[in-house]
Formats: sequence, structure tokens, C-alpha cells
Amino acid sequence: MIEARTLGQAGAQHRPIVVDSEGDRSGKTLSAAHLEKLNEGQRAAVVHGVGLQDGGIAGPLLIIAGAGSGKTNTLAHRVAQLIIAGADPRRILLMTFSRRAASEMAKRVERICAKVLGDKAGILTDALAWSGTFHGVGARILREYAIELGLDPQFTIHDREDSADLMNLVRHDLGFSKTEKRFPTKGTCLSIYSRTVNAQAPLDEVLRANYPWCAAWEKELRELFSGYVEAKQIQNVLDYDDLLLYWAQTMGDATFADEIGGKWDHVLVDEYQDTNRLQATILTGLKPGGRGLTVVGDDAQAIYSFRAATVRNILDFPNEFSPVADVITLDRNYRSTQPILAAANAVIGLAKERFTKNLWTDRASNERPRLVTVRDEADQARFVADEVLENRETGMRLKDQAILFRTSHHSGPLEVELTRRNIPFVKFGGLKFLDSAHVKDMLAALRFANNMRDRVAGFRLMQLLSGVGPATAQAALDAAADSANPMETLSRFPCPARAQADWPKFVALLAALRSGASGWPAEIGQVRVWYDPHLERIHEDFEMRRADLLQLEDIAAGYPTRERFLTELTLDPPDATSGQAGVPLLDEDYLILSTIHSAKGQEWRSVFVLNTVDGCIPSDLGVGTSDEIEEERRLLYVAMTRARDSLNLVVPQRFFTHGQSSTGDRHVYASRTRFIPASLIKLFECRAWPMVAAGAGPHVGPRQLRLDVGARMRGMWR
Ligand SMILES: Nc1ncnc2c1ncn2[C@@H]1O[C@H](COP(=O)(O)OP(=O)(O)OP(=O)(O)O)[C@@H](O)[C@H]1O
Repeated sequence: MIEARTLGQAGAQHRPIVVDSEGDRSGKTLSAAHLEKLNEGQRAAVVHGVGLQDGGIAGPLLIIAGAGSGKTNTLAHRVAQLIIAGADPRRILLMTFSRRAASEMAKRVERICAKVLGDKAGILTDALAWSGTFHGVGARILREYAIELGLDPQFTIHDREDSADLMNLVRHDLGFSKTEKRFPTKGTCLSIYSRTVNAQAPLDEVLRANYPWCAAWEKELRELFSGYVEAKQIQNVLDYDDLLLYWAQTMGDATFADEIGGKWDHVLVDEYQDTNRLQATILTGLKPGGRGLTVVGDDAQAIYSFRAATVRNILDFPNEFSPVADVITLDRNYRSTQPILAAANAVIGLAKERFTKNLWTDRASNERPRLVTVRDEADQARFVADEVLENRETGMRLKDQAILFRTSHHSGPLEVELTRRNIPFVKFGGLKFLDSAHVKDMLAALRFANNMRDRVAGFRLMQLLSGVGPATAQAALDAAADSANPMETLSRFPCPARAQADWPKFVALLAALRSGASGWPAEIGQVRVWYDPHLERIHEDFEMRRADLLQLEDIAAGYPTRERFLTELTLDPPDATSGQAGVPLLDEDYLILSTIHSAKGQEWRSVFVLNTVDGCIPSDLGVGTSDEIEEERRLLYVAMTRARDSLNLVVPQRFFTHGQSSTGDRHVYASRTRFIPASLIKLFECRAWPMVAAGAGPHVGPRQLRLDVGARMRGMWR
């Protein structure tokens, strides 16, 4: 041991970090080449307790730091370091926010390991089988222990839309849809249910704090949720929340907790600020003493409180354990230039509450981030397209540039402009591929074949047949549910005369899928052939949709079984839709369009933020409580800190209002976001676009007051 010290403060009691540099396997690699590029704090986090001499496993560790300080990079090095020091990769659990993040992390780990272990690295890192999201890992655990937990291992997983549909069926059955005063919609009911479950809070508290307009319905909501839970159990389906809830419940039993927690020596979690109470419960259940636990996060980037995530998880982490967890804070930003970082620091500096410290960087630049005022959204689109192309002329690929926005529909005018100019782009966080009706139809067929008790899937599927409406579908599902041999019952079901032609083909498809005779992925081809005439009948634009279905088939081929395909696709759907026909091939160059939420964890050389105005950031929807406003501020911080070299915040001055004809010109004026008050303006270069060309008129040079109309008006009354 060479020294003991504390690296930074995180507002919590914590133990000093001890850096061990010699004598054991981790010591040997402390000064090794693969760690050379890390700074002192990062290195301390990477080697923390790795390769303890008695083979012991380190106590809990929290790495808390601001944007671009290398948290993810450090976590990847830590996983690699554990493997290099001899940890069994099969006994490492790595949880990230999305599956994409998990697979990127796995690739990084492999690259780092390869530097030390050479060819052997691939075999070891391939064995890193437990990496994914909390929900994905939960689904796997629950399937593994299904029988012991009284679940049917064939359970299907409902996405949000399916869950809302099921909630609606129950709401209808209970007669709540016919109440005199309007009962909350299916979507609101699901949100209330989900928040209550994830926050582990009593219903009345959630209603009071988050849905006060629904508080009068507490009794009915309780009844509805109880009916919803029952329906899910009868139909053998789990929703997203169940994956965490069942897992957390399982961890409440000492024997299961021991057995499941005992599967892993090391549990590492990225983006911990966006986890909720349930996830924290699972984590402490897995490792009650905290041994082997590492969590990483940034309180300034907490942007998921609408899903009941709580920043308290990260702040309370150190004191959950005895002895308390070690805490390492990182304060150097490697991503952004100094002027960009200064502006981002200033924006978050106005937050009401904050724990991580301001960051510093040595990436000097003369270029301040720009605040660009444009007339309207159409000009905003033209400005961005012009700049993107100009950047490309200077050698910056389209892929190095991203356009970020608060809500998916903000990019509408830009998408039109890009398409018009033939600039390829991929959009993240918009309408999901899987949300489109035709893709859902195909998946419903596969799901229903897997689990014939899944009423939402069955209901959707049967109504695709001409002549089958809700009443027939309901009756057929009831008959199948009551039967010991549902296939037999369906084949004999007295369907309406108009469905006579379609019904036998439908039953034959189900029988074929259930027999498993064709095998996977041939089955999805079978479904497509069956679905094709319905697609043509139902959708005018069937040709475009057909292309999507072929793409779905390609995606399906990447999964070993039908069940794995359905589970993983539901949990982590491909989130890119494209302005081109089909998502561009990965090796092509394309621009990134993304909601700020989906931009989490990423970085680009040049970033444009659209609609940096009040009403968009903060969103109209997000300005209820001061907590909500604070979250909107953090969103802007996340957006700004994605930029490495260049950052443009665009401020359109007027917005056309919705609900008028295409030639209507009703509009509202917008003002710069409140998160950049006048006191911060000096940190930006302010300009208007289009710039008036020199000699084009009297507006040349910096803008100044030339006619004080306001004073004249006031003068009229004096
Ligand atoms: N020690 C280092 N030396 C040089 N570059 C580094 C170092 N550590 C991290 N970086 C670089 O800094 C950038 C940010 O790293 P990373 O994405 O890991 O940060 P982060 O803290 O997870 O960011 P965020 O929370 O904002 O998503 C990356 O480009 C990474 O390669």
C-alpha cells in the first residue's frame, strides 16, 4: 500500500480510497499500458479492491461524476481489470440503461482485455453473458426460476401499449368506462399504476403528489389495479414493471436472495441516477453487504423521474452499507472544449440542488457555443441543414453531428428539409419501429402462438380477419380460455359467415407455429405469408409496410429462438426509424436525430439543439412543479454536454400554431429558454440567421436600436 487518500467529496460520508500498487495481480497491472491513459481518480476506481490477496471481493464503490468525465470508460476498464485479474466473467453482472449501451460496453471491455491478454481476451469477454438492462436481466432470472415462483415459463411480456390495452379491457369489464364523470384514460391509469409500483409508494400518496386530478377515483383505481393484476396472472403475461416487481419480491425471500445474489461475484451498474426504488431494492437484495457492488452515475444528469427514478438512490448509496461505501468523484471533463463546458457548467450551476462539482477541461478553444436566433422552425431547419453540409465540407462526417430535441415531433420540419436535400439521417427516440400497426400484428401472431392465454395478442390478431369484430374475438377467446384443448376449440369455433374463408387459415397458422415443425426463424416467414393478404386489404401503403416486415424477418434471424426474439424485442426495441426507405446500412454516413433522452451517454463533434425556447425546454408539459423544472434544466445540461467541439442552440422566434390549414399563419412568439438568463449570455456567441449580406441594406453590422417604437407609443399618452 503506498498511500491512502480521499478523492473528492460527494456530499456523503465515505471511506478514504486506498490505492494498492504492488504485490498482487492488480498491483502488477496498475502501471500497465492499458491503464496509462486514465487519470488518477479513474485508475483508483478501476483497480479498487481488484485482486485482493486473500481472493476477497472489494466492498461497495460509488463513482459519482459529471458529464464527460469518463465514467462509462472507467466502468469498462474496471470490468476488464476484473477479468484480467482473474475474475470469472460468467460471474459478473453488468447493468446498463439500454441494451445498446450494454453491447457497446462489452466491445470496449474486449478491446481493453485484448491489450493485456491478446487472443485469449475474446473467449473470456464472450463469457460475459450477464450484461443488459435491469428489465432484461429480470426477465431472464424470472424465466429461470419460473416454476419455483409459480409462473408459467412461457409467460409473455407486454410492452406499454399492450399493457394499456389490457388495462382498458379491465376498465371496461368493471364498468368504469361508462362512469358519468370521465374516468382517467387507459394511459393515465397505467402511468399511475406504474409509478406506484416503481416508486414503492402508497397509491394515495402518488395520486396526491403526481395525479391530483385523479385523486377522487382512488377507490375505483384500487379496484382496477387489482383486476389488472388478476388479468395478467390469468393470461400469463408480465408487464415491464412486473419484471422488476417480481424480481424485487423474490429478493425479499432469504433463500432466493442468497441463491440469485450468489450467481455473481461482481455487480456493476451504469447510469445509477436513473434507477428507481425498486431497482435499488433489487441491488441491495443481491448484495446486502455491498461486497462486489459498483455503481456509477451523475446526479446532474437525472432525467427519468417521470419513470419514478430517484436521484436519492445515488446519494443514499454510500450509507446503505456498513462499513459505508467508498466514493470516488471525477472532476475532469475529457469531452468538450472549455467554452462549451463553461456554458454547460453555468446552466447547471443555477440548479436548486446539486452534488457533483463543476468540471474542468484542458481542451482550449476560441469558439464559444452559439445561440442562434432564427425566424421560425422552417428557418431553423434550413440553418441546421446548411451548417451540417458546411461542416461536412470541412471533413466532419454526418455521423459526427447530431441534432437533439426535447420531444420527437420537434424534428418534423427538419426531417422534411433533410429529405428534400437528400441528407440521410437516422432518428432515435421517435416512433418506434415496433409501434407500427403492421409490425405489432406480426408479433401478435407469434405471441399468441406462444401463449394462447394472452388476450391482448389474441384480440388484435383475430380482428385482422375480415368478418371478425370485437364481440366474435371476445367469444372465441373466452371459449379457448375455458377449454383444455384451446387449439381444438378454436378450430371448431362457429365463426361468422364472412370469416369462413379466413378462419381455417388462421387456425392452421397457429397450429403450425405451435407445433414448432418449421423451426425458427422460418416461422416468422410463415406468419408473413399468412399476413400478406390482410396487410394489402387493411393498409393502402402496404408496399412500404411490406419492406418493414422483411426487415423484421432479418432482425428475427439474429435470435436463436422465438421466445428470445419476442422477449428481447419487447424489452429493448430497435429505436431507430429512418427518413430513408429502410434504415441506412451501418457503414454509410448519416446524420443523427435524437431526443435528448435517447442521446444519453453519447457524444458528437458537433451538436445542434432545436427549439431552445420556453415551452420546448422547459417543455409546456414539464413546468408543473419546481422539481419538474429542475429536471428540464438537467435535460438541457445533458444536451449541451454531448458536444465535443461545436455547439449550436437554436432559438426560433415564432411557432405556427397547430390546428389550422396549411396556409394559415396563426403563430405565437417564443422566448429564449429561461435556463439561459441574461447573466449567462456572455458565455455564448449570439447571432441571428440568416445573416444579412454585407452591402445588402441598412442592417449591416451589429444590431442596435434604431427606432424606439415603444418610447413613441408611451409618448403618445404623455
Ligand atoms: N483518461 C482519459 N483520457 C482521455 N480521454 C478520456 C479519458 N477518460 C475518458 N475519456 C474520453 O472522454 C469522453 C467521455 O467519456 P465517457 O463517455 O466515459 O464519459 P461519461 O462520464 O460516461 O459521460 P456522460 O455521463 O456525459 O455520458 C470519451 O470520449 C472518452 O473516450
